[in-house]
Amino acid sequence: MSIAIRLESLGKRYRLGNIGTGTLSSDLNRTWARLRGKPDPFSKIDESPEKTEQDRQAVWALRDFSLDVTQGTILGIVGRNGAGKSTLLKMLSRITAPTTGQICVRGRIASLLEVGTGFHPELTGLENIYLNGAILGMSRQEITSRLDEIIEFSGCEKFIQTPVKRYSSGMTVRLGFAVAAYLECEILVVDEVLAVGDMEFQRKCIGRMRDVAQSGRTVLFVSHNMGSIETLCSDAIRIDHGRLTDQGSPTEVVHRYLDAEADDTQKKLSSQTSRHIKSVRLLNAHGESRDRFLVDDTIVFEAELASDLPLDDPRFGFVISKRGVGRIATLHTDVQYNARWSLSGTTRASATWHDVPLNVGQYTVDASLWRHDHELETLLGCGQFEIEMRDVYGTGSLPDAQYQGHLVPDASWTIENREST
Ligand SMILES: Nc1ncnc2c1ncn2[C@@H]1O[C@H](COP(=O)(O)OP(=O)(O)OP(=O)(O)O)[C@@H](O)[C@H]1O
Repeated sequence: MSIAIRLESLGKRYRLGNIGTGTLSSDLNRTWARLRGKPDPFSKIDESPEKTEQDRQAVWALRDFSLDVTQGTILGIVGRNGAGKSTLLKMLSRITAPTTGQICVRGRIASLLEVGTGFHPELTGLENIYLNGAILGMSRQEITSRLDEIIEFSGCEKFIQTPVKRYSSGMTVRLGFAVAAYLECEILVVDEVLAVGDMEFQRKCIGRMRDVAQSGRTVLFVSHNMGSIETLCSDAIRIDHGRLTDQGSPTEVVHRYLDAEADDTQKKLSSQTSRHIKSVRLLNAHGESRDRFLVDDTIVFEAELASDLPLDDPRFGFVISKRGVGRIATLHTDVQYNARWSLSGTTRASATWHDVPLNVGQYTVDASLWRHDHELETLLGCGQFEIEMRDVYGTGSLPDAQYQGHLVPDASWTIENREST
C-alpha cells in the first residue's frame, strides 16, 4: 500500500500573548523595561533564567512528530484535552502552518473541523457547497454531479437556499460532513464531529467514513468517544503533550490510553497530602479503574480512609458536580448507610451508584469526612470523570444535555388514542 500522508519531525509552536499585570502603571513599567532591554520586573521568580523570552511566551502544541499513514487507513487519534490533536488536523488541512518539519500529502484533503469552519455564514447552503468544491479544485459540473447526494445526506434540502448563519449547529455539522465526505478528495479529516448530532446522524457518518475508506481513500478521525474509535478505525495513534506516544490497533491503543489516564488520576491523588482521605478511585462494574463511562453505566466511588486514632461515628461522602453547572448529586453515609461504623487504621469506603442517569459531560468528585458537626477533611476535585453518550432508549434519539437537562431519566411512555364520540 502506498503512503498517503508522511509527517517528518513536525512541530507547531504557538506564541502566547503577554498577560497584563493588573494595573496600568505596572503594565507601563513592564513595557518601559522591555523597551530598554531590561528583564521583566513582574516576572515570576520560578521562571528559569536560562529560558529565553521567546520560550517563555510560546507553547509547543506539537513537537517532533513523525508518522506515515498508508492509503485506505482509517486512523483514529486519541489524547486528552490540549494534547495537540486539533493542531495536527489543522496543519494537515493547511489552516495553520507548521513551525518545523514537513508534511507530504498525496491527494486532496477535505476536512471537517470545528462546527462551521469552511462555511461562509452569509452564503446559502447551496452556495457554500459550490464554494467548498471550488476550494478543492473541482469544476462546477463535477460539484453539480455530487449535489443530490450531499443535500440528501445533510437532510437540509428545505433550507439549502437559506444563509448558513441561520442554521442550527446540528444542521451546520450535517451539511459540513456531507460536503467533506462527498466532494472529490483522497483524504478525509474529521475532528470530533460525532460529539454533535444525534445517534442516527452518527450512524450515517460512521457508515460514510467506512465507504470512503473502502474506496481506497484515507480517513483521519479525532474523537473522545473511545467506542467509535474502536468500531470505526483500522489503526490508532495517541498524542500526549504534543508527541506521538502510541501506535497500534485501535483496541490496544484505546486500552493503554484508558489505563494510563486512570493511573495518572491515581498519581495526582497520591501526591496530595491528606491526613485521612488517602485516595479516591472510580471503578466500573467489573472493579476496573476508569475515568470515562457511558450514560447508564454503574460507577463505584471508592475511598481509602485512614486514622491513627480510632474514630467513632464518622460521616463520609462524595459530592458529584458537573463542570459549569454545579452540584448534581451526593453519595453520603448519612443518608445511604444505615449502620454504625468507625474508622481505625485503614478503611475502604465505597459507594456504588447503579445505572448512573447523568447526561454527557465532565464531572468532578469532592470527598469529605466529618465527625458530628466537625469537618475533618475535604478534598475538592479529587476525582473526575466523563460521561459519554449511549443510545439508552434504543430509539436512536439522544437527549442533548444543553437542551434537555443533565439527567437521562429511566422513563417509558404510553400513548393511547381514545375514540372521539
Ligand atoms: N491558537 C492558539 N494559540 C495558542 N495556543 C494554542 C492555540 N491553539 C492551540 N493551542 C494550544 O496548543 C495545545 C494543543 O491544543 P489542541 O487544540 O491541538 O489540543 P487537542 O488535543 O485538540 O485538545 P481538545 O481535545 O481539547 O480539542 C494546547 O496547549 C492549546 O492550549
